[in-house]
Amino acid sequence: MANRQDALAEALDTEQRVVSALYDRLDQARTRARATLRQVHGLGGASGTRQAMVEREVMASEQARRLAQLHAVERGLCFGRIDDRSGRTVYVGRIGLRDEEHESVLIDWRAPAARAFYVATATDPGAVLRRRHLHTRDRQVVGLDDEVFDLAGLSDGDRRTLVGEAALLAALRRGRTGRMSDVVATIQTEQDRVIRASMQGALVVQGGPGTGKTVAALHRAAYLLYTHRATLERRGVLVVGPNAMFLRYIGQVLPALGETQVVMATLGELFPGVRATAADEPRAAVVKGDARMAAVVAGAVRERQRVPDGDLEVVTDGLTLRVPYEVCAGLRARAQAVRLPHNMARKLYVLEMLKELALAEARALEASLRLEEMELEDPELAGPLDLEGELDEVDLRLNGRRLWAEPEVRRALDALWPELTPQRLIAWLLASPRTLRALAPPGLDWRALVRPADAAWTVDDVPLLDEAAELLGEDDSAEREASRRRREDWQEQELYAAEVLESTGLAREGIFQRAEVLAERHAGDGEELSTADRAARDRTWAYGHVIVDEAQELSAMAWRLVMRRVPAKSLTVVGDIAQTGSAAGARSWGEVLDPYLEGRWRQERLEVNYRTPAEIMRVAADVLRAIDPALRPPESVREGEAEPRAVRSGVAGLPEVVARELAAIGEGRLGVVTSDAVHGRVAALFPDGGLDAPVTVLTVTQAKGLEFDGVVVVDPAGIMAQSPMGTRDLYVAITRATRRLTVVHEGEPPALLDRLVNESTM
Ligand SMILES: Nc1ncnc2c1ncn2[C@@H]1O[C@H](COP(=O)(O)OP(=O)(O)OP(=O)(O)O)[C@@H](O)[C@H]1O
Repeated sequence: MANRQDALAEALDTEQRVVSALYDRLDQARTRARATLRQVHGLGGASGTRQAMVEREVMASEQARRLAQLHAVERGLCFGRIDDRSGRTVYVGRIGLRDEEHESVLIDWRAPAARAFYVATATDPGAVLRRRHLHTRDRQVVGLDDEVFDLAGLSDGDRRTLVGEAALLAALRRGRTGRMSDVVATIQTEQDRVIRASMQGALVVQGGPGTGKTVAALHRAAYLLYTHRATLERRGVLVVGPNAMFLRYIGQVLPALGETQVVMATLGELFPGVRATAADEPRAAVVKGDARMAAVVAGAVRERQRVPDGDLEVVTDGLTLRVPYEVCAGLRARAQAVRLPHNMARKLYVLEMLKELALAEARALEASLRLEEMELEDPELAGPLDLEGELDEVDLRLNGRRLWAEPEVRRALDALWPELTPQRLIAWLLASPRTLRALAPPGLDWRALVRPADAAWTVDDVPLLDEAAELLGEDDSAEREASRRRREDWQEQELYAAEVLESTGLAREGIFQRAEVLAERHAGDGEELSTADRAARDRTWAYGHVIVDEAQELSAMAWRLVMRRVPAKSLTVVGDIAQTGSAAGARSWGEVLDPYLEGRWRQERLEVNYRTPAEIMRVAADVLRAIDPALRPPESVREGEAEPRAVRSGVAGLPEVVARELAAIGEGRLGVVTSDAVHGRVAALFPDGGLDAPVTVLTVTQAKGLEFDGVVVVDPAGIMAQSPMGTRDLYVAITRATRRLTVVHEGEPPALLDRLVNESTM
């Protein structure tokens, strides 16, 4: 025993020296960045040329970013070491560091050289002899874990100081904090494949609950940003999550990995100007998510491109201008035939109609003059009058423009081909049962959609708004002119930025590899926006990569929206078909992806559950079988501390159950997951809920993707009955626990949960 302890002490001592030296390097890097920042700030305020100001601003913001990155890696700076057959030792950490001689002393976990740390396995170790995990607390090395792949290859000294307990299990045993943390130190081989997969095309990551899909997807975002910095810094990465609580839950992972340039949004936030959080009833959600709604929206747009019942008559300035019905119909057909978005085609239509109205005005004037003439009966004025024939193209334009200023004319044309916003169109459509009935294809339950015009936007409306925006377009000629001017300005900036990169060394440090990224960031109207900020504000932004989490929940219409955001179709789609809770969600990946990718997508499966202990997964397996006997649950990596239990109790008995569970999990956190029906009553019992509170009360939809040390599922029968996807919801609810599960039921518990240990009635 003494020997083992000595070996550990010796090994800890060795690693401590290395780790301390690495922290010294980190401190030096911070001091340098801070000094540069101070120097830049000291260069003067708003004085100097515009170029000098831009230079200062660029350097200041880059040094600030560098500093933030250097601070983000403080915890667990170095967490791994590999020794290989060639006698080389490599340390792996959250960031790359070099010594004074510019030799690499710490390898960034995303660099190719770090890969061996993640992929070596007992059956396929590659050149790795030993993998060592270093556990640190406040810069102190407090523990080590060794995995030896070839004992004979190690030196005597190394063999003597082998130490270890499986690093992964140690990581998994840690209590939950209410926030997801990164797992750079313990990424598993199958996850590593996902993280480092090529950025080209679409990758589906399918896996049961707790298999690390989310955590792998977030590490993939960090990896892609590191590996394709030039492209992604310019185009940005979007992560789409199921709800705001989930985004808060995962929000710290990327900053902890040193990446802050990612847009995180729920589907309800993907249409700038709308922030929808409420969901529709399943019946309406199914219809809104149906791909056939695209044709309904298109029909609604056409419906607003009208012809008058008979001839168009506009009375202005005492004259009645009449455009024959056939002319109106012909002009509408012409404007429709150009296939421009509605608001752009409107320009064309209005111009043509104004010409017709100008002609009509000439005709009306002629007629009225003739009338006057007849009244005067002055033979001198007699003779043929042909005002209409005398107007040339320019006159028509000028007269048309004058007419456009007349409110009656504008009103008449607006009624025939109005300028529309997506919001106006969709609000009108959903409040117009007649239009819906006329446009809906057979079998589409249009009645489920009808609602008042002033109803609040729901998440399921967002894809409809986006669809409408595509079809309506914006009259953006003014914006286009401004952007042309910006581009000219930008070309100048790019030349200049190239010089800045050269003179400041930012290029050498790898912070910016391309002048255009730098120039773009600082070009324009003076407001300095990061790529992420600009992308989040712009509906038509084309992201470089999009990650969709809990992707099984997206409807066909939602996929149309997502695909528009990533024209290059570089996607990571993360989810579990067995957990689909939305009635409009996916039943298979092929069904949702093939319309866009025609089979050109790859799938990786994650099959090990790092969250839920085996005892709980046995209960979950029974539920999964009821969903689809062909589905297999993921395999748990560990046994738990207690058998999952069933407690018969009403809502009133919950405080007692919760108090007991809280005592059992100690420092950890408890999630109370309820049916929609009792959620309000249960939430009222534990009012301080929230991600950081010891007890959080959630519906299943809110609990999706989250996890807790202990979970109390309330009203399982209610959960199963609340939607057509109720059994899947129950599966989601019981797989949120990392340690303990209790199911509270008032009536008979569902037969599916037979395996639970029954407690006497409370
Ligand atoms: N390699 C790993 N090392 C340490 N912890 C891990 C690892 N992989 C996954 N975990 C942990 O397992 C838990 C589940 O991971 P995650 O939430 O990513 O799973 P998921 O597949 O997205 O689950 P769900 O489908 O239920 O949302 C998290 O606490 C995560 O940190």
